[in-house]
Amino acid sequence: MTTWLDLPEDTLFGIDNLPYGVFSTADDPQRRRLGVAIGPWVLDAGAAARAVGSPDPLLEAASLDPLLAAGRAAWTRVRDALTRWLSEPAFRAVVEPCLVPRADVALHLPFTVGDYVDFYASEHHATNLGRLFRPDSEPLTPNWKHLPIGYHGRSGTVVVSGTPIVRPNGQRKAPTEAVPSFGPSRRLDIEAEVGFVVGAGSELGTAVPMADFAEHVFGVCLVNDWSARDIQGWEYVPLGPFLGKSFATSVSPWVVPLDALAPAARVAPPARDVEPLPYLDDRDAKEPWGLDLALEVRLNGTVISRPPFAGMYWTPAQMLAHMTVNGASVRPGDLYASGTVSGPDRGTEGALIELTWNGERPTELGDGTSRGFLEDGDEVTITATAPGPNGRRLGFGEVTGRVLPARS
Ligand SMILES: O=C(O)/C=C/C(=O)CC(=O)CC(=O)O
Ligand SMILES: [Ca+2]
Ligand SMILES: [Mg+2]
Repeated sequence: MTTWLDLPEDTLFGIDNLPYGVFSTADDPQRRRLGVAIGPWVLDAGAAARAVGSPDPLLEAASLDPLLAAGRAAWTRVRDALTRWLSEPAFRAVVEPCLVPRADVALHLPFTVGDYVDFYASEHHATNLGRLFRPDSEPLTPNWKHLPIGYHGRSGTVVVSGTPIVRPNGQRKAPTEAVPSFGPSRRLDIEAEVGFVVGAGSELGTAVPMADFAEHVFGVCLVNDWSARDIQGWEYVPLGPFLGKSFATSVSPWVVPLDALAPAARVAPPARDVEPLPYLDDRDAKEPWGLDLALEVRLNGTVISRPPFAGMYWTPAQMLAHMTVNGASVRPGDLYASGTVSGPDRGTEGALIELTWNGERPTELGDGTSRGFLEDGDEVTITATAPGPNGRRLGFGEVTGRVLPARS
C-alpha cells in the first residue's frame, strides 16, 4: 500500500498502520474528534468522510465507543475507506485539508473503559515475582501453566498517556517490620504491558472461543500498570492486587487495529510444556495469536529495558477465551492487559522490581543517578513497534507519565 502523502520510508505511522485516537485542537479544546495517525499528522476522520461525500456517524463521534460497538464488518469497512482516501490520488484534493499536525493536537482517552482485567501472562515475570514475593515457595504457582491468571482492576482510574501520577499513600509493611505504617509508597514501580480493546460484546452465559478473538477484539494499545510494591506486598494475601495497583493505570492514546498486525506481526507462542485444556489449546491452531511486539521502557530519557512480547506464554486469544469460559460477557470498551512483559534476559524486564531485583542492583540513568524504584519527578515512557508489511515497522506511539509527590 502506498499513500499520496510524502512520508519518510521508516515512519512508524505509515499507511499500513492507521491507529485510531481522539484529539482536540487549541482553537476548539472542547471539541473531541476521532482521528487516525499518519506520519506527522492526524487525519480528522469525520471531516474526511464528509469531504469525500460519505459522512459516517461512526466517525463523527467524540470517542471510539460507537465504532467499537459496531463490530468487525464495520471495522473493516471503515479501515478500507480510510486507506483508500489516503492512498488514491483522486482523493488528495479533498482529504488533504483534513490533516492536522500531530504536534498541534491534544490526545484524549480514546474510549470509555468498561471492565478492566489485568493478566499475568509472562512466565519470566511470574517467575521473578514469585521469587521476590514468595521466596519460600515454588516461583510459579501450580495453576500457572493451566490457565492465564488475571485480576479485575479499577477501570475508573485508567488514564491517558501524559496524565501525571500522584504517588499513592497506603499501608506499607516490609517483612522485617512488626506492624504496618501509613504513608507514601516507598517502592513505586511500573509494569510495561500490552492492552487489548474489546469492541463487539458477547452474550451473558456464552463463552467466546479462541477462534472468535478477532470478531471481538478491535485493537491493541500500550499500558503502564503503575504498582506500589510495598502496599501490594502487604495487602495482596489472599485475594490479590488491590490498592497497590488501583491508583492509576496509563494507556497509550493510539489504538492499533488488529487488522494492522495481521499477518506480519503474528508469531507462534512458546511451546506448551503442559497440555492445555481444550478451550485453551492452541497447539494446532493455524494462526495462533502470539504477537511480535518489541517494547522499550525509558526512565527520564534513558532506555532501561527492552521487553519482547513474542515470548509471552499466553496469547490474547487464550486470555479472552478464559475470561469468558464461565459465561461472563464482555462489552464494548472492556480492556484487558497482558500483564507485565518480561523476557528471559537482563535488560528485558518490564518492571523495576525485577530489573533492579528489589532495588538491590539499581539501574543507572544517563544523568549519573540510579534508581531502585521511582522518585518524585521521574518520567516513564513505554513505546513499542511491530513488523508490518514489506519489512516496514508499525508504531504504537507511547504511554508516558510523570510521578508527582504524594498528597498529604
Ligand atoms: O506475583 C505476584 O504476586 C504479583 C504479580 C504482579 O504484580 C503482577 C500483576 O499485576 C500482573 C502482571 O502485570 O503480570
Ligand atoms: Ca500488571
Ligand atoms: Mg494499575
